[in-house]
Amino acid sequence: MTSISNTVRCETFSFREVARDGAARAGELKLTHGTVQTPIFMPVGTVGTVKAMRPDELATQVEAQIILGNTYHLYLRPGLDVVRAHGGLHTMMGWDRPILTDSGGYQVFSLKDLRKIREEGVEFQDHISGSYHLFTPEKVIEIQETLGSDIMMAFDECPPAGAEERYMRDSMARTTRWEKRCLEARTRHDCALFGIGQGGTSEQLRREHLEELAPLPFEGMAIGGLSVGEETQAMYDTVEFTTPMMPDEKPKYLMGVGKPEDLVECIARGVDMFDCVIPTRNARNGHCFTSRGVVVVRNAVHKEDLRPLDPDCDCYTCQNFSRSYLRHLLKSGEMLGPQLCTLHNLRYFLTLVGQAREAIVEGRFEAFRKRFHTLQAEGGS
Ligand SMILES: CNc1nc2cc(C(N)=O)ccc2[nH]1
Ligand SMILES: [Zn+2]
Repeated sequence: MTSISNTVRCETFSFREVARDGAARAGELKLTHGTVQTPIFMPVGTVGTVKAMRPDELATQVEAQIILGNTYHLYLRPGLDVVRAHGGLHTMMGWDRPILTDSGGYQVFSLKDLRKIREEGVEFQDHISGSYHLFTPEKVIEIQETLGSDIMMAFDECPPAGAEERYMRDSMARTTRWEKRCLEARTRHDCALFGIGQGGTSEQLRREHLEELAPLPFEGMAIGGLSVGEETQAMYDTVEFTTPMMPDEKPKYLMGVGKPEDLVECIARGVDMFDCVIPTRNARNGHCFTSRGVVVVRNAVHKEDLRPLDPDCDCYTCQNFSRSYLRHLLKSGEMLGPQLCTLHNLRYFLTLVGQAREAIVEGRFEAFRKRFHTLQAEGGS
């Protein structure tokens, strides 16, 4: 029995599991702006652009299926009036496929001393103009509906790593009250809303929080509170005992994760959706991910290396340019350097999750997982 009086649900949303191989699963997620095959990686487009990528090439060359937009950043700049004048974020940024927007909670909580938490919401001084704002569950739902999000995230607190149990319990209880207010505040029938479970790396706290959230009418459920500095194995262990506590009929989204090996290991533990700034942020410094490990292409060792970044990659960068040329572009501060490395990294992440999906459907995920780690260990020679 849910304690939510608002009957608004997303009528353009559906999710179905297509195949399962151990705890890994392949699914199909239908949203307002299109269909997404899971497991899926979502490139991060913080202020209405996936940095250094044209949206047409993000669709045709990377074959990204869904991207992430940050509510906090878009609310401050360009602001809701500008987004509204364009008819929403999709039109403004030229992206007609699905967009997931986060609630701004994580960004606001990282403002540390520039924010005050109250039952009502979080008061903060923005890092751009210094002006004061108040984010409440109602406000962040209004913002995300104005953006025209396909998937909205509930307003939650992501407690700092290593927080005391007393603090965690109080924070989780307030987050539950905030997430229920998000459900009560929704007005659009074409924007899905995902809940977010907290609890750090504690199995007991994770169970308690999900017992409260799982019965609520969210279309999906996320694991929050991870990738905040905890040991990688602690993150994997937390995912392993948490995914079975989440509603199996809904998509399971692990926020802020991760590196290629994290994607493979968390797909193996039942995660359907991921987002992370690593492929785009690291690309701008020439830190490239490949099937044979990381290649830091701005390093001198690549000065005369005429090979592509990755022999197994079908992307525009790997099909047309050498490591030597990419290094030259990066060292010269040419814009094309970050552009080509970003395109490659995102294509690599999307290809990786696509191959994982195929392996799950064909019942050979364990072999895929072993081969992935073997090739990574070979190193980015
Ligand atoms: C990069 N790590 C990361 N952890 C996150 C946790 C949350 C959350 N809401 O707990 C959101 C975004 C996150 N990004
Ligand atoms: Zn490539």
